This record gives sequence, C-alpha cells and structure tokens, in this order.
Amino acid sequence: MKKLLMAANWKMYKTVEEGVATARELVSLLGTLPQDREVLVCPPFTMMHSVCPILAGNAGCHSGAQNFYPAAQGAFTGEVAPEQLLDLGCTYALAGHSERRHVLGEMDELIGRKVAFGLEAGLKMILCIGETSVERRLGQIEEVLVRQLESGLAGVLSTATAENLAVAYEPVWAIGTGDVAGPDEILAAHALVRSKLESLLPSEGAQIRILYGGSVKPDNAAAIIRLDNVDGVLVGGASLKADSFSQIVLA
Ligand SMILES: O=C(CO)COP(=O)(O)O
Repeated sequence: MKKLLMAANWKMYKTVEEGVATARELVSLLGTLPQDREVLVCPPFTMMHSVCPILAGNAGCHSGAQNFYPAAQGAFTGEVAPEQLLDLGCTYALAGHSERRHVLGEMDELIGRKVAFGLEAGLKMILCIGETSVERRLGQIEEVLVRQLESGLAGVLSTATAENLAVAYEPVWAIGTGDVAGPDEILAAHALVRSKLESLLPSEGAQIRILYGGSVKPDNAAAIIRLDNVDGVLVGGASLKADSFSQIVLA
C-alpha cells in the first residue's frame, strides 16, 4: 500500500529550544499514526541533532534536510553533505524547493545533481517542482513541469524507486500566499506529473508519491489528499505549530 507522506518544511524558523518543543508536542499529539500515512519534518540544520531523535522515537515519523551539497566531503564552506545528515538519523532531503530555485538561484542542472547524489548516498529524495504565476499566465505549466522533472531526474532513471523518490508539486504562486491551488489545478498538474513519471520511470512511475504544497492548512488538507494522484502534502507555514500540523497529518 502506498502511504501518504505528510511533510513539514520549517524553513528558516525556530531556535533549538522551540524546535525541540514543537517536535515533542507533535509526536505526543500524533501518537500512533494511522496505517496509511507517514510523517516527515524538515527542520533547519541547527536543530537537527536534537530534533531528529525525537521524531525517530515515534513509528512512522522521519526527519529530512531542506538542502545539502552534492559531494561526499571537502572544501565547500557553509555546506552540508549527505553523510553528515545520515549521521544525525536524517533519512530524507528536499531538492529544488522553489525558494532555492528563485531566491538562492539554483538551476536545474545543480538540482539534478543533488537528486542523483542524495539517492546514491542513501537519502530518500523529494524533488520539488512548480511554475510561477507568470509561467502559468503564459500557458507554460506543462513546459516548466516537464523540464524540471526531466532535468531533476536525469541522473536517476535507473536507480529511483517508489521507496526512495517522491515529487512535490508546489506552484510558486501558492507558497506562503494563502492562495491554495484549486482542485482542478491540482488534478491537472498531478496528472501531468504522473504521466511524465510513468514515461521516464516505466516500472516505478505509477507508485512514486506526488505531494502537493502551497498554502495547505488544517481546513483544506482533507480535500486535497482525497484528490487523484495526490499522495501527501508538503506544508510550510501551517507546519510550524504542532497543533495545526497534527490536524493536517490526521486530516
Ligand atoms: O513551501 C512550502 C513547503 O515547502 C509551502 O509553504 P506554505 O505552506 O507556507 O505555503
């Protein structure tokens, strides 16, 4: 059975003390997870040493990195390697998040290298993709999503499985805006991603989880996860409070 992946991205928020308190409250609110879902929390690096063990202590809860550099080790000032993340008990990582693409200037080629290197190192990867509002207005949704999928997955076509890869569709215009994509918009984008995954990865594409992200809240999560080809959510703002994220997880 494909489990829903209910993921939190804490971005650049919280002190260690706040992160620990939120993680503790979250596992206590969640208790035993329903059989059909898994939880992932991606905290800032600064608190992973304290937060990862709290999540690992609850069955079905995992921790992930928001970013890493695709090299084993070396002179990469300010960067973090997959081995260093695995060492903390972190099992997942994001690549290609909209803020890394549009604020930090990451290009498709680097994102593809991260997906390939992360998988090779033993991390489970979540490739984030999504169009901007301008690209949507210009009718370029398909072109953008296909390009981001093809380049993001170029190095993993023989190694990616439904176990070690997920894709998050996060339309840039819906992130942090309260402007959640409508059901028809989500259905259309996820169907497109599914069909592209099936053609790129014929044996695994149907099973790879596709998450939706962008203004997911406790009051819209249930309707979103019921849509075809939606296998979970990636939540920013509403994941910062244990109470609201636990309502989303259990929606
Ligand atoms: O970027 C996101 C998750 O990665 C979504 O953020 P919001 O849920 O705050 O819109």
